[in-house]
Amino acid sequence: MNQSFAPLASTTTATPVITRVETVILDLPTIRPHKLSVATMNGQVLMLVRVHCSDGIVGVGEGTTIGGLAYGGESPESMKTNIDTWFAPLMIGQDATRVQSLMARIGRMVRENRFSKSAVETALLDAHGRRLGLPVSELLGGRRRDRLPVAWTLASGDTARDIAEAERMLDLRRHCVFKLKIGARALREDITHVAAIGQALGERASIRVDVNMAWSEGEAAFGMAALADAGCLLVEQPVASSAAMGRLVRRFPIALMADESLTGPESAFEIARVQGADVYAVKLEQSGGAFNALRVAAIADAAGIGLYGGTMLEGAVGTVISAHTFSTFANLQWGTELFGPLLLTEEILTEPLDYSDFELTVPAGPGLGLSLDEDRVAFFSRDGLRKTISLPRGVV
Ligand SMILES: O=C(O)C[C@H]1C=CC(=O)O1
Ligand SMILES: [Mn+2]
Repeated sequence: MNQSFAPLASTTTATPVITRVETVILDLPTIRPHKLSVATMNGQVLMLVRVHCSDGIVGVGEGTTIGGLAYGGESPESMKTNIDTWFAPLMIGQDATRVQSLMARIGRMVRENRFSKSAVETALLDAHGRRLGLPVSELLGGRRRDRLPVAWTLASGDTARDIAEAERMLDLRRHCVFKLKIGARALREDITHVAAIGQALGERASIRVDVNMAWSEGEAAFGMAALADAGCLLVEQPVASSAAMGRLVRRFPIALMADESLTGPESAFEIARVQGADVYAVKLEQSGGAFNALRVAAIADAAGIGLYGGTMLEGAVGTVISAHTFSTFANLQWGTELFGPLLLTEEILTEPLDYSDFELTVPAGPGLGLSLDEDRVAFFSRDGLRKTISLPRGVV
């Protein structure tokens, strides 16, 4: 046979497929109790998912909630179970390079479970970014900024302690925007608390509040007028009902932000349709992942609604996928609150994130641009070493 027509050895590389999906739960302490109207957090529980691919690449994602089931219908434990039992079989053997197609496949077979979907999508994006040598921000349309302003939440439950904490943050140049958690106490007490903090910090800081839906509409009307007088610029989700939000918006000289009522593109469209908010707190997990968060932002832009980069108090992985996503937003008028890792006492990265000069640097490396400290992850995993060594002898 003429050598030039001999069949060539195949030079096409096989399409990488998903070979394994692995989940782990980490229990991490917080620097202090974090008091919201819905729950007091004494620690944080992270669910990490690792997606292993046939080309040797592994991507990581995170699913985290606030106060277990206090904030929504998913918990880290339910995410682990659902990913292990229902997501993984839909993913194994599938093309790892087609992230959106694979998420659509999961979407057809899995209803709801937005947090779990966000975690899995993050891991797929991390893996694909590593494969291509590109940061995830570039897979999401391209970053517009490398640094993001980061607000801090004052939620110790004690006015003097909150003021001292804010002073420390200002001295460190870590945060100059403070979100105060209110709604657990009587309304008048809350207003006194906000006014005292506003007065102590003066022009050096700006303050906003998050009521986490604790008020009735009547309380909100009184509260928003009083908060505006106290120099507060923005109130986040004072009431649960979207109809009440719509009646409260623009009645007072204070911006109204939707948080809990914003659960993805459909709700973003509906709130925009009824003009029910001035600002959207976009959270990746609440939205069902980065691509959905981009859709929420596009709806806000089209409707003239401002944008704020929210957090579910995630650890480093959930925080950084949010940072990549927010870095691509055309508008981010209200900055972000991506401080989650700073609320934890323990570092799980080999290289900590850069928080400096009131901002967070969006990592520049491939994928999420992070590397987990595997020994520490193993140590803090629910059945890991820490549990074993912290138990008194003889106690099982
Ligand atoms: O916004 C929320 O409701 C949840 C979260 C964000 C910051 C914080 O302290 O709690
Ligand atoms: Mn909120």
